[in-house]
Amino acid sequence: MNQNTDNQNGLNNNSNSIRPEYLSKNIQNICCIGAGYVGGPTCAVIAYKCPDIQVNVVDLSQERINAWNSDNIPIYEPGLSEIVMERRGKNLHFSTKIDECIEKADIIFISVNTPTKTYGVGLGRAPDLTYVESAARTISKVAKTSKIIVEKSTVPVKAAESIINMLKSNQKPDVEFQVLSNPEFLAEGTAISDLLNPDRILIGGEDTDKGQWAIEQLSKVYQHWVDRSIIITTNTWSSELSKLAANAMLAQRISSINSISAICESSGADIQHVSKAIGADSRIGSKFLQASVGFGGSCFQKDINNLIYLCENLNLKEVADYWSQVILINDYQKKRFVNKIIKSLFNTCTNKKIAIFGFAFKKNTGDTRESASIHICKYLLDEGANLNILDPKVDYDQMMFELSNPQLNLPIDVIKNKVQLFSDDVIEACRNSHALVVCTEWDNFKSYDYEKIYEVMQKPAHIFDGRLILDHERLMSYGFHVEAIGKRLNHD
Ligand SMILES: NC(=O)C1=CN([C@@H]2O[C@H](COP(=O)(O)OP(=O)(O)OC[C@H]3O[C@@H](n4cnc5c(N)ncnc54)[C@H](O)[C@@H]3O)[C@@H](O)[C@H]2O)C=CC1
Ligand SMILES: O=C(O)[C@H]1O[C@H](OP(=O)(O)OP(=O)(O)OC[C@H]2O[C@@H](n3ccc(=O)[nH]c3=O)[C@H](O)[C@@H]2O)[C@H](O)[C@@H](O)[C@@H]1O
Repeated sequence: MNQNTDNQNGLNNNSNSIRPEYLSKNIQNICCIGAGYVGGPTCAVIAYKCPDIQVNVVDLSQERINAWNSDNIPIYEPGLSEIVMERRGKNLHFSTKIDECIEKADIIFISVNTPTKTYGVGLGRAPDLTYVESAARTISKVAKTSKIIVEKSTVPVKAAESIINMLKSNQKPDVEFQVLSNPEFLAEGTAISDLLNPDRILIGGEDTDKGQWAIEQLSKVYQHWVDRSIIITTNTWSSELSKLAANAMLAQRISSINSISAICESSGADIQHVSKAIGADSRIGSKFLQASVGFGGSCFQKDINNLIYLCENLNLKEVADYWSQVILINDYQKKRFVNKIIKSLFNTCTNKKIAIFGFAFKKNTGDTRESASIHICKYLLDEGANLNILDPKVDYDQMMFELSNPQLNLPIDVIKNKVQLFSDDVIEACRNSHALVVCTEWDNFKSYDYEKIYEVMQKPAHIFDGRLILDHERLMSYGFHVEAIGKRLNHD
C-alpha cells in the first residue's frame, strides 16, 4: 500500500490546492470513455434524464462510433434505440474526439473493458487494466482543468489508488483530479429499465471534504431521476469490493441452484418445484433461482476471478477456494448437460444434425460473450455433430468470432462446414435434425409450432431444454423425447 496516504481509502489529500469553484459549479458536461454495453446505455439515460447536461461518449473504435451514429446502433437493448434517437445530436454525442471531449468535461466516466488477463502475472485471474490505464493516462495528458473521474468499469479493489497515481504522471499545475468509484449494476437485456429504476446507486470517494464534494456532484446528476435515499455513499475501497461481491453472490445463487438441479435429476425431484419452495422464503427471495445450462456473460466469471485473485493476494486461500467452486459448478453444469445430450443420442453425435436454440448468453441481447451456448456448441462439434444455430439477434460474424476463439481449439474448416446460422426460420433450422437444444431463454422459442417442428425432424426426435422454458408434457404428447435440466421426465 502507498505509504504516503493520509486518509482512510489511501488517496492522497492535498486540500490546499483545491479550487472551490471547480467542485461547486453545476455539472454541464460529461464525457464517457468507452462506448460499449455500459457506456452507451448509461450515457443515453443520463442524456435523456438531464437535458441540461451535454454528454459525449467517446471511443477508440471508429467503427463502433459510426454504428452509434447510424440507424442501426451497435447494441440491442429494449428501449435503447428510442432514447438514443431522441437525444442524439441534442445533448448526446458519439465521437472519437477523445481529447477534445475530455477537455470540455466536468465529469469523466471511465467505462472501458476490463477483461481477465490472458498473459503474464495473474493470467486467467486478474483483470487486465491496460484499457483503464490508457484512459487515465490520456486524461492526465489532456486535461487542462480539474475533473471528477468516475470508475464505471468494474475494477479490482484499490484501483482508484492506481488511477490517481497514473493521473498524477502528467498532471498540470492547478489541475486537480478527484477519483470516484461508481460501479454499474445494470443487467443486459434489461439495461434501460435497470438504469431508469435502479435498486441503488453506489458512489465511493475519498473521506475528505474534496472527496465528499465530488460525491455530491455526481449524486446531483443521478438526482435528476433517482431519489437521494437510494444513493449509497461510501469509501472507494468498499464501493469497488461491493461490485465484485454483488456479482459473485448473484453467480453463486445460480451455481447453488444448478448444483441442486443435478440432485433433482438423480433423485427424481423437480428443480422448478424446489426453486419455488426455496424462493418463497422471504429471507432467500425468488430471484436468480432459475436453473439453467450455466451462467454466461462477460462479467460473472471475470469478476469472480478478480475476487479470487484478490483473496490469493491477501493470503485468504480458503476464501479463494470457496469462490472458485462457483465457477467449477458452472463448468460442470455445461459439461453435464452435453453429456446428457450425447448419452440420449445413443452415445454418438457424429454427423447428426442438431438445432441449437440460442447463441446469446441470455434473452433480449445480442451479446455472446462467455455464453454457455458457445461451450455446448464446442463440445458437440468435438463429437462430430453438425449444428444449425438459431438466434434472433446474433449475426454470422459474431458467431464465427466466438467459435474460432483459439481457446476452443476448433479447426476453422470444421466451423465453416459444420455450422449454419438461422435468424428466424425455425422449420429450416430443425429440418432433418435429430435433436433440438435450448440454450437461451428467448421468449419466441416458447411459441413455436412444435407439432410442425416434430414432423420435419428425424425420429426419434429429441428436445433438450437447458432453460426450462418449454411445455414438456405437450412436447411429449407430440412424440418428442424430452430431457430438461433438473427434472426426470416420464417417457412412457
Ligand atoms: N456489460 C455489462 O452489462 C456490464 C459491464 N460492466 C463493466 O463495465 C466495463 C465495460 O464493459 P462493457 O461496456 O461491457 O465493455 P465493452 O467492451 O462493450 O466496451 C468497452 C469500450 O471501451 C473502448 N475502449 C477501450 N479502451 C479505450 C480507451 N483508452 N479510450 C477510448 N475507448 C476505449 C473499447 O473500444 C470498447 O468499445 C467492464 O469493466 C465491465 O466489467 C459493469 C456492469 C454491467
Ligand atoms: O457486472 C455486470 O456485467 C452485470 O452482471 C450481471 O448482469 P448480466 O450478466 O448482464 O445478466 P444476468 O441477468 O445477471 O445473467 C447472467 C447469466 O446468468 C444466467 N442466469 C440468470 C439468472 C438465473 O436465475 N439463472 C441463470 O442461469 C443468465 O441466463 C445469464 O447467462 C448482473 O446481474 C448485473 O447486476 C451486473 O451489473
